[in-house]
Amino acid sequence: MTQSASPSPDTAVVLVNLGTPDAPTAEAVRRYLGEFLSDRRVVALPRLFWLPLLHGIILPRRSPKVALKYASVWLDGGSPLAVYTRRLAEGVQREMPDVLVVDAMRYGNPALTKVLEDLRGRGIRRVLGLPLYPQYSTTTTATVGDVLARETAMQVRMVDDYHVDPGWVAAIADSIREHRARNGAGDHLVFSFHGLPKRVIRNGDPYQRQSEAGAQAIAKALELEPHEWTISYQSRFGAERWLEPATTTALAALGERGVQRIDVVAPGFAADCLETLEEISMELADEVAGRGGTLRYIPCLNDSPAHARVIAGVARRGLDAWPMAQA
Ligand SMILES: C=CC1=C(C)c2cc3[nH]c(cc4nc(cc5[nH]c(cc1n2)c(C)c5CCC(=O)O)C(CCC(=O)O)=C4C)c(C)c3C=C
Ligand SMILES: [Fe+2]
Ligand SMILES: [Fe+2]
Repeated sequence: MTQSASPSPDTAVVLVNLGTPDAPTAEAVRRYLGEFLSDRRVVALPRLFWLPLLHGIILPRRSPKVALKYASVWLDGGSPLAVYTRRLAEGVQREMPDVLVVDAMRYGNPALTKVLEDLRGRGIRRVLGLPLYPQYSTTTTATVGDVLARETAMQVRMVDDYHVDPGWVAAIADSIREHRARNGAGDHLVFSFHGLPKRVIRNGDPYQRQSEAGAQAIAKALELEPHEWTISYQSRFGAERWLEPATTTALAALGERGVQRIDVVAPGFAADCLETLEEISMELADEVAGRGGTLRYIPCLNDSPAHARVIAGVARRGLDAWPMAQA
């Protein structure tokens, strides 16, 4: 949670991110992944099959390995996802002094349920939930809605997505321009989004369509030609078929075409985290280097003032669409 705003506001904006372990240890990773991967919206397998598999085999094997990965990106203030989300909330609070702005995590800490409890105790009457997922997915955004829907003491609304918000598109395009001004333009730009099982999309999830629309809007803002950019999906998990092309496959295909300098941006992530700092900047960068190329990772908007302005704009529109009831 962040600091409080001006004299006791009755409205709060809660920025909600996915969640992350409290420490880069096997035990903390196990606790966090156990909560995250037990959500039926995330893994839809029958409970009687999945929970024993998760707790008996997957968590004991995966947690120590994943803890080492977290250790390789850990910051002084904690997990990057937690640090950037907290600092972003502080930045948005400065942009919106008339409301209280706090951060929360859907899994792990600061737990969304506890944050809501705290807001109730502080006399907050209405809460705007703002999941820090630019694209809507039932596996992410809707899980925040599940918790908010249980709130009965305060009025609650939620922002669904901001996948082509003009301010957001401009901020990502600016971050790519800055990267190119500093490092020179790469030969190709890859938009790498977190993947999803294809089944989720077949069942009506708008995530892929929104990811594509966002990438297209950013490419248009940068006046890129179609052959200068690619969209791909990373972080596959489990045995199902996931969205394609996988980022690793897209990078290999570029290598085969002789493309040497590849810029990668991850507009599905509001804040840098294990999936960007370790998977893209380390693992995938090593793969590209092994083929003689270079992968240059363009950081997320994180706690930048530009990002705070974008999120404050999204929150402001959410509140404006919600006229205050007369006392
Ligand atoms: C079936 C499993 C998963 C689905 C579906 C999924 C969707 C999804 N996830 C994000 C954003 C993030 N995921 C992160 C980590 C992460 N994701 C999964 C699995 C699924 N994600 C796992 C098992 C993990 C943990 C790491 C690992 O064990 O490999 C993170 C980073 C968290 C951090 O602490 O840094 C983010 C962010 C989105 C946006 C999404 C659907 C669109
Ligand atoms: Fe994930
Ligand atoms: Fe990963």
